[in-house]
Amino acid sequence: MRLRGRDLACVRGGREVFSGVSFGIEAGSLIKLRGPNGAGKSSLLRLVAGLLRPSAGDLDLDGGPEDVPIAEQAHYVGHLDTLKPALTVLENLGFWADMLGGTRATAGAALERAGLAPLADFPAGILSAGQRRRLALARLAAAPRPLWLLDEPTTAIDAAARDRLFVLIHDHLDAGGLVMIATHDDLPVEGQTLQLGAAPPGAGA
Ligand SMILES: Nc1ncnc2c1ncn2[C@@H]1O[C@H](COP(=O)(O)OP(=O)(O)OP(=O)(O)O)[C@@H](O)[C@H]1O
Repeated sequence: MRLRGRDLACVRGGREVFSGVSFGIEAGSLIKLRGPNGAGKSSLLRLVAGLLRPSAGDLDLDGGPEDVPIAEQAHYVGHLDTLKPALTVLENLGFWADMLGGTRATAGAALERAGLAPLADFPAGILSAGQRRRLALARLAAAPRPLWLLDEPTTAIDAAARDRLFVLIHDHLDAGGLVMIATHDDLPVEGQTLQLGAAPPGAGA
């Protein structure tokens, strides 16, 4: 499987955010999106997730089912944790598993992997910011999808949750998955870097 972006441009609010962006990711590899605030990292992820249209360029995901759009082969975890506060933690994840092609069993296993099993029967509305983020990230394991699009996934989570996330990411890559991560953080995972906007002085690739 291979994801390719060619000469992509993005316009938001009538202003060009980026243009001429090209990249390629093979199965089992990861790309880190870097750049200053406002450079367009989130916009690029939303564009790949099918939530925004490119104003130029094209995107292809080769090697999967031909008639399934990229959005339906991807998990997108953005800044907003789209949880239903009145449903329990497990019901929320079960809802997402149903939507994304998983099962109640995969939702339960994903909750365990996220370390959230003790909170399974609590209403999601009482979760802390880090717990909400962990529940949003648990969707990654609740249904199998080859392409993961992660926007600042380490925001608000503690060291243990961060370790769990990187075990999940490594397992996904070992299984031939593809990952795009927008981050300002130093991540404990190998990958190429796609720089949007200006790199800080002295920064390597
Ligand atoms: N809904 C919107 N309407 C219009 N412009 C927007 C919208 N959302 C973002 N933008 C603009 O698009 C540009 C890129 O924003 P984006 O969130 O993609 O940047 P980013 O690199 O992810 O930034 P950060 O590091 O702060 O998360 C910014 O100038 C922002 O103001």
